[in-house]
Amino acid sequence: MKALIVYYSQTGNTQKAARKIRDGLKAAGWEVYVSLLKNTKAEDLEDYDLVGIGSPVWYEMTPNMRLFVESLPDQKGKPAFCFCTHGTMPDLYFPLAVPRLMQKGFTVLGWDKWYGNCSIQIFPEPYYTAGHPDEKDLEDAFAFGKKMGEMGAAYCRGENVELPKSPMPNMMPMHANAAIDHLGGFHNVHGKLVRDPEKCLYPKCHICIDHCTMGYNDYSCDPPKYGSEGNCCDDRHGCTYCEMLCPTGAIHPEIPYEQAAPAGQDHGSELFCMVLEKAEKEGKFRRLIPFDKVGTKTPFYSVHNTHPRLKPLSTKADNE
Ligand SMILES: Cc1cc2nc3c(=O)[nH]c(=O)nc-3n(C[C@H](O)[C@H](O)[C@H](O)COP(=O)(O)O)c2cc1C
Repeated sequence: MKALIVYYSQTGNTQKAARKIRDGLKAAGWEVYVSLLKNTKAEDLEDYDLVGIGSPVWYEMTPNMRLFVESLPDQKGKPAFCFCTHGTMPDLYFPLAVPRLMQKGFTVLGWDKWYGNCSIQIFPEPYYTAGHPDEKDLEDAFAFGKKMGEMGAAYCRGENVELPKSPMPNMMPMHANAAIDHLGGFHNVHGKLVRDPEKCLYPKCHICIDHCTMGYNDYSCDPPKYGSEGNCCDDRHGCTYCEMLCPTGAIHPEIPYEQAAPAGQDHGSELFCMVLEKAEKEGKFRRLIPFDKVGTKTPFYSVHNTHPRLKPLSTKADNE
């Protein structure tokens, strides 16, 4: 029997989880193919008996994954599972993702999540969840994959499989509101991203075209298209991936990060600490970095202060 894992990952956390889930599925006897979201077509799912869908939490599913799921035809009961990695506030992911999968006709066998380090330009570096997912998280991911494999096999044999109840949100409304306020009411504090054609190396470089989460960019047309607005990017989840990957700084925020979120000032640490301390008390979070070592005064952009700030992931080991 064949299983497909489709995932999206920017900084590698979800990729690590996807690979361990793959190993767990293999241990349960499945032949597994792991596919990056951007290389996956809706019709690819037809060739598989079990499907796993994973992404980071960006409030809920990343928008590219959500659009992919929405584009799928009726899956007629095909068994599926979903997973994510997340920073501090993952609580809306499964309550939104699981019903989305069910609406597409999947039989959802289970879901799981793991903490992941968080790389957001204006957030602390190192972040509170630095070090995650660690060995322990990945052992859990393996066990989850094995369990999904065993359940999936039983389901495919026509056996009675006990399905989990739909997840309920566990987010205190004050956290949701505070998160929205913190994100500037869903506007980035640094404004939109813009592209400076003078500094851009296109056509020699096309990294921001190849790796845009939403496939917005095309500089071959006239006028060139950049970002969600065609001439700028107003992504309200805080995705600044193209800015991070750009080797020259041609893509930059309207309001320089230094101005929007000055290093040396504290941005939102009270909320993060409160949420994580609660999770820790409930046994859901393991602190791998002492909170006094968290870079509350050294935002990501100030530590990764040369371009590119980040390199895209290699997917070479996905199907080993
Ligand atoms: C644009 C953006 C939005 C995010 N939103 C959330 C969020 O709402 N809740 C949360 O817990 N983590 C959030 N995170 C943190 C990521 O979910 C976390 O770092 C994840 O492990 C990244 O996975 P990746 O390495 O596979 O890209 C966000 C990260 C980014 C870049």
